[in-house]
Amino acid sequence: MSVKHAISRGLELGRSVLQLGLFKSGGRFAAKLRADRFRVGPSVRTVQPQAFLPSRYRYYRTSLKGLAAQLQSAGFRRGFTGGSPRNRAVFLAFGLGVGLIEQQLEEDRKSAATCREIQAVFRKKGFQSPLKPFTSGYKLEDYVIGNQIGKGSNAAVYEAAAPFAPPKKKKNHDDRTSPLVQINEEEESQRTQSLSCCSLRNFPLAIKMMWNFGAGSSSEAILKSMSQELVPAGPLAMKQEKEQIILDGHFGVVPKRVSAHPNVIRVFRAFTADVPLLPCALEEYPDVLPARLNPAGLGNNRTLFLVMKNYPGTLRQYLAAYTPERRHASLMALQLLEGVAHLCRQGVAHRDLKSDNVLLEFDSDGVPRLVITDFGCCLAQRDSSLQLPFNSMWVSRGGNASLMAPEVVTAVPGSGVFIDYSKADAWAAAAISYEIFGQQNPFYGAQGLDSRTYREDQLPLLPSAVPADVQLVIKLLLRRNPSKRPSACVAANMLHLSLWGQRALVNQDSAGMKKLADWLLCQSAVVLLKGCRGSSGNRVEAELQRSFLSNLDLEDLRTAVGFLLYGREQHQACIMSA
Ligand SMILES: Nc1ncnc2c1ncn2[C@@H]1O[C@H](COP(=O)(O)OP(=O)(O)OP(=O)(O)O)[C@@H](O)[C@H]1O
Repeated sequence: MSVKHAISRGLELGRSVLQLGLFKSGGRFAAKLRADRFRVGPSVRTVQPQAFLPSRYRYYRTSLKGLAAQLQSAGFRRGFTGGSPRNRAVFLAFGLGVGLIEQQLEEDRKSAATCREIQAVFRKKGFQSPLKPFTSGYKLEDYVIGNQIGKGSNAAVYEAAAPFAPPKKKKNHDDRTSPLVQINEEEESQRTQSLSCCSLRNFPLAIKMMWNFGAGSSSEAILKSMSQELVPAGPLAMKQEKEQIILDGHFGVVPKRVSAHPNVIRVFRAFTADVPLLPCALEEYPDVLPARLNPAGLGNNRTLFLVMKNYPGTLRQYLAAYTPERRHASLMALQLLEGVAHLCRQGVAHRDLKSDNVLLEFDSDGVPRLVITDFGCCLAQRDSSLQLPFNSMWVSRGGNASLMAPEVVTAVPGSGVFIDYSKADAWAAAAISYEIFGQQNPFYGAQGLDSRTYREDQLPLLPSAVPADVQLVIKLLLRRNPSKRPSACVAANMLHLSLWGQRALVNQDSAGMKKLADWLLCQSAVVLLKGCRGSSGNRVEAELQRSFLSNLDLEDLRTAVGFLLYGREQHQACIMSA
């Protein structure tokens, strides 16, 4: 063996210490990592395996360092006490290999620090409410209520206005340019057109009036039985006294609240009041009215009202009339995932995602902004756990059965059984993404797949015009086994990288982490600069980028890179073999 060869073998040996730690010393983890996360053997090598080491397995890396040090000193002792020149070269190179590990660890530390700094900058900026902050509005009489704008199985929603809550000027000119409004306008007369535009301008708020059958008429009982609706409520949504009752724990189960996010509805006010006779009530929902308003009605006298921003329509209504262009569709799928990831981070599972429960408006560039709404079926446990004890068939699994992830719909109640919701909403978001890309939802209709029994190879192919990375994300999210499915956060990171970070993905080699960190810094600078110019603050793309940067997680990002590179390798392999 030549000295040159010996050196390269030594370096190889050094690197394998790292791999040894990952795939051998890591034991169960190594197998799990390969089987669960990537289900790849050889390709892991080419996509920098150390890049996917989750923090809880840092232990292995630490012990690996110790192991490397021991080997190194033993090697050098032997190497310098009488070994042949060839052996000395091997050990010298081995030392260099171990040096590489050190270097990589150092790079990791630097990248993690970069992520933390970026996160801190963007977290400070926070998310701005679309309306001017207002201080009143805790009574129904504070609002002027207009026409009904929607109805579900639990509530009716009305447009509303309040003198104290005008929409923010300038920034909120989205409604004027709304294609959705334009669609309606085409169908209606010129007169209705202007009314439709005026409606959103004159009624910037929406009031959801819950239907109250069994909750009784005391405020406490109502708030208790409808507590999930309060999960997206802001900190000032309820009067201080009511808030206090909730905090004091009089309710038994206190719902948690999610912080504001551009892709999650914000409830500005929540209060109880006597049920009024609103437009269309007697025609549309006579049975749920109290006897005071309809002698045959079965509803209670009082109920819960939720005040939100009035959106021009739902995702379902929009998709019924439009097929969004490719980039917009990718941005829409990403927003759904961002919203779901935000909920997961806060320990909330929506459990009723469907296109009717996603509201839609447009930014000043005409890009659809999606907002997840209707938290009536959500899981929001006080300890933020997404594991629900499933000890009886009376425990609710959630809403819409067609879009229940396999692990939820197939769960069998029993003692010690838990349903894990941590990836269930991401699964539903992937199914809805088919609709966003102009396809039939594969789990709807008489011919549709059943989430209890489908096989992954039965999932319909998306049109070839859909970007390959997006197809990959949807395919991975619809894996039956949740441990083989990326989280919403990882999936969102994949789309972020695909949309804005191609540069960081090219030639991922030993400098991959540095490349990623450099890209993050550039991206932060661009977003900050755009923000300074003031024009892009309320644009969907800017919101998405800020959201990504303010929630940076190195491990999630690395996993996202791994999935993308793996997907590309597979794609390449398919093309070659075809
Ligand atoms: N903030 C809003 N702005 C505009 N329209 C809204 C808003 N909130 C709800 N809507 C409309 O009202 C409909 C019913 O609202 P929502 O889904 O919250 O009611 P629900 O009775 O809880 O529904 P479900 O039957 O899914 O339980 C929505 O599908 C939508 O059309």
